[in-house]
Amino acid sequence: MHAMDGLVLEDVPLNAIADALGTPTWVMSAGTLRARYRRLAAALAATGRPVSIHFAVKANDHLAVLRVLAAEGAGADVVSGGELRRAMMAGIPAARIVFSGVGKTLEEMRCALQAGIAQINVESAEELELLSAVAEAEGLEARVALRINPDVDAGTHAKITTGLATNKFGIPYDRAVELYARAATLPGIRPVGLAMHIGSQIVRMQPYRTAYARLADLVRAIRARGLTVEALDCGGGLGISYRDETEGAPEALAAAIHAELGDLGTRLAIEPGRWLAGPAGVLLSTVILRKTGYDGMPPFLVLDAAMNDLMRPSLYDAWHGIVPLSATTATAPTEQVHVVGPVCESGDTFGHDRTLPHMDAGARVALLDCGAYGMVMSSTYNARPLAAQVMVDGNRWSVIRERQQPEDLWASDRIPDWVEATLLPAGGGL
Ligand SMILES: Cc1ncc(COP(=O)(O)O)c(C=O)c1O
Ligand SMILES: N[C@@H](CCCC[NH3+])C(=O)O
Repeated sequence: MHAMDGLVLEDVPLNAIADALGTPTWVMSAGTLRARYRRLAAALAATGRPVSIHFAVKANDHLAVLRVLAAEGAGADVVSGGELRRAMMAGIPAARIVFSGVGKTLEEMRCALQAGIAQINVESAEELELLSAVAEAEGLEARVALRINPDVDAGTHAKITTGLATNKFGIPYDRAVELYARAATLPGIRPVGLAMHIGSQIVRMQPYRTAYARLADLVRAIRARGLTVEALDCGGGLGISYRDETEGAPEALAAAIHAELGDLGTRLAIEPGRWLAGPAGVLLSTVILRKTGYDGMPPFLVLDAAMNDLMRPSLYDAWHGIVPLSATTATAPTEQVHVVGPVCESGDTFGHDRTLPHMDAGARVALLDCGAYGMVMSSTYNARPLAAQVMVDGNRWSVIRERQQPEDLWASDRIPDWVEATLLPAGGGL
């Protein structure tokens, strides 16, 4: 690729996409998704025991993304009826879908049972009773794994930790054996195993090891009661390198699973989201203007992307790399800037005190590692239409979601007839 083309994703110059579609625009790389899936699958296979991969659909639920992963053989971990339908529409067989989540509605339970999915991960005693009633009423059997909360600190951001006793997720560890025994007596329920997910963006293996060792103890305690444990779902959470972290190595995760759980004779599964999809996506944006800071303070680069598009920095103070698209800009002298969006919140900031090549209005940037928990967490806050989405594969690219039109924003609004109002034609041309 010629240097004048600037930043490329696979073989596609990102400026060509921005020229054609404008910004903000998400771009996903199918090749990266495939390569990461294959590396993970190979690491798991190398342990000699099969471990199935259920992609956590919450990380990126786009049908094209799911389709690429389905073609690689991925199953799915879903947390809502909507995700279940997306996964099935993308061709992921029901037999490779598990349903997690702390509050499944009765309707969602019914749909999951009727679809015949592999397993429902139950997160509370209350949910177990509800599921039993639904399954009995439907004349179906629910294959259930109890999601255990091991009370282990995953060492990640507090808002994405899920395996502490103070978190809402999972069944308290010391109640698990009793509840498993109860599950075995309930109509419509077949307890098949245990599940665990301690958090997200985990880059150290020790929390996994500790949690899996606790899981193994539970398997032994349940079996000592004469009950069967056939399946273990080891959760997701493997982290990536957003800044200077060393990303979680699939080989190390595979070794942890193998060492702690490999000799229990169960089926094994994991539910990764971020590790597969995160590095496969970028968000393209244009500098609207460069605003001078207070005396001596860094200027603000105001982008046309905002927290409504990529929420992670404002929600978790998350770091995303920011790089210029143009090769010429990339070589300009550097300076310190604050990179912000135009939304009316101080939290609408992508980076404080970033050292970047000098950029003026019209310059384009890519926000990196946005393939997981990016587009899926977008909103239309400040009446900002959802951005367009593109997939690249080798040297081809296609729009996989049209940019939302301003009219779509109010298309479902209804004004009650008891509110006196005459709607005026909205100004066009936006
Ligand atoms: C139950 C469950 N499984 C899997 C995942 C996927 O996590 P990650 O994207 O960190 O791999 C999550 C999200 O944290 C989750 O809640
Ligand atoms: N949305 C979070 C991860 C939450 C994972 C879901 N349990 C993030 O962007 O990092």
